[in-house]
Amino acid sequence: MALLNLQLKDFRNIRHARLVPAPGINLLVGPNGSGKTSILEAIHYLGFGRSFRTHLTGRVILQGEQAFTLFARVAREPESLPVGLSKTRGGGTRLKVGGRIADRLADLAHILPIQLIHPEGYNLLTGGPKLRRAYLDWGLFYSHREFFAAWGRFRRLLKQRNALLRQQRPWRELSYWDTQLVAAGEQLTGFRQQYAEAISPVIRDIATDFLPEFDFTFDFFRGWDRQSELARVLEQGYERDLSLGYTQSGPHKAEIRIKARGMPVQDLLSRGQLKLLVCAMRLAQGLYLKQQSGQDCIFLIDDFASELDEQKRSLLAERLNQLGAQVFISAIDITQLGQMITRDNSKLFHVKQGEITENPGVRVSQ
Ligand SMILES: Nc1ncnc2c1ncn2[C@@H]1O[C@H](COP(=O)(O)OP(=O)(O)OP(=O)(O)O)[C@@H](O)[C@H]1O
Repeated sequence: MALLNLQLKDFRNIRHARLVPAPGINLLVGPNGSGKTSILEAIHYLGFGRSFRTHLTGRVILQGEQAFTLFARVAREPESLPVGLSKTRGGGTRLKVGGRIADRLADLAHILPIQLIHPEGYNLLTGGPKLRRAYLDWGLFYSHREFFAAWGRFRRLLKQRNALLRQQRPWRELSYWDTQLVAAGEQLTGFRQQYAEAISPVIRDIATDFLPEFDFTFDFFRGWDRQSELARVLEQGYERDLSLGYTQSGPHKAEIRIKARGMPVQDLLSRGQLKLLVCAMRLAQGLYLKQQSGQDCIFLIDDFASELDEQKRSLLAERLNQLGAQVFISAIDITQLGQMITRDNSKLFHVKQGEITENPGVRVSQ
C-alpha cells in the first residue's frame, strides 16, 4: 500500500496541507517544531485511528478549531481508494472508506498497514509485555483473517469474567463462562505461537545484519506456565483472582521475550542498540507481511538520525530500499541523511511553521 496523496486540515500546527508523496522514500526536513512529526502522526492516525503521542484528540486538533480532517488516496488494485478520517473535540469520529461511511476503525487499518519507528520506540523492549503483545497482534491482524474475531471474543469474555470476579460470584457461575474463555484463549494462543515462530527467524536475520555482535533468542510466553492447561490455571487461580478482582493468568499476559548472551535484551543493550533491534523487528514485520500477502506496509520514521551512527543509518536505509515500501522520514537537516537515500523515486519536502513545500528536482542522494 502507498499513499498517492495526503491532505491534512487543522491537524496540530498544520492549517491545511496537501502532499503528493513518492511511492518510495519521502523526506520531511525542517527545524524543530515545524510540523514534521505531525505529518507522520497524521498518517499514523489514518492507519491506527489514534496518535502515537497522545490519547487525547483535543491535543491534536489545531488550537481554536473544533475538528481535524485527514484524507488520503491509497494505491490499490484495480483502482485507488479514497479514505478519510475526521475527529471532533466532542469525541465524534467520522470515517469514510471508498466514499462510504465506515463504522469500524479496523476497516481503515486493513487498508493501511503502518510501521512506526520513532525515538521512544525502544519502549517496545523496555516497556511492559503489553507492547510486545501488541507487536504480535499487529502481525496477526494482517496475516490471519480469523484473528481479529478470536481476539475480540477473548477480550469480551475476559472482561465479563473480571466483572463477575469483582461481584464475588461463585466458582460454578464462572466455570460456565470459563469453558468459552478457554476455547477463545486457546485459539488466540495458537495464532500467536505460530506468528512468533514465523517472525523470529526474520527478525534474527535482519538483527544479525544490524547487530552482528549479538545472537538473539526469541521465546514466546503464552501468558501462563508451560506445563498447565488454561482451564486448570483458571480453576486453581480462582480464589486469588477473586481477591484481586481480575484474572491473573491467561492469553492477556502473553508476550515475546528476547534475550542475548543469556540476558534480557533490555538489561544488556545500549539505547542505540535497542533502537536497532526495534528497527529489525519492525522491518521484519513489513517483510513478512509482504512475503505472506504481497501487501506493503508504510514505514514512518521519526527523527531518523537520533541515536544511530552513520553506518547503522546506512544499513537501515539499505533494508528500507530493498523492501521497496513507501517510507516517510523526518529529519532536522538533509545532511543527516548522508549518502544513504539513493532510490530514484524519492521526494524531499520542506516543512516550515506548518507549511509543507515540495522541493522539485532535488535528487535526494547527497
Ligand atoms: N493542537 C495544536 N495546535 C497548534 N499547534 C500545535 C498543536 N499541537 C502542537 N502544536 C505545535 O505544532 C508544532 C509541530 O510539532 P512537531 O512535533 O510536528 O514538530 P517537529 O517538526 O517534528 O519538531 P522536532 O524536530 O522538534 O521534533 C510545534 O511547534 C507545536 O508547538
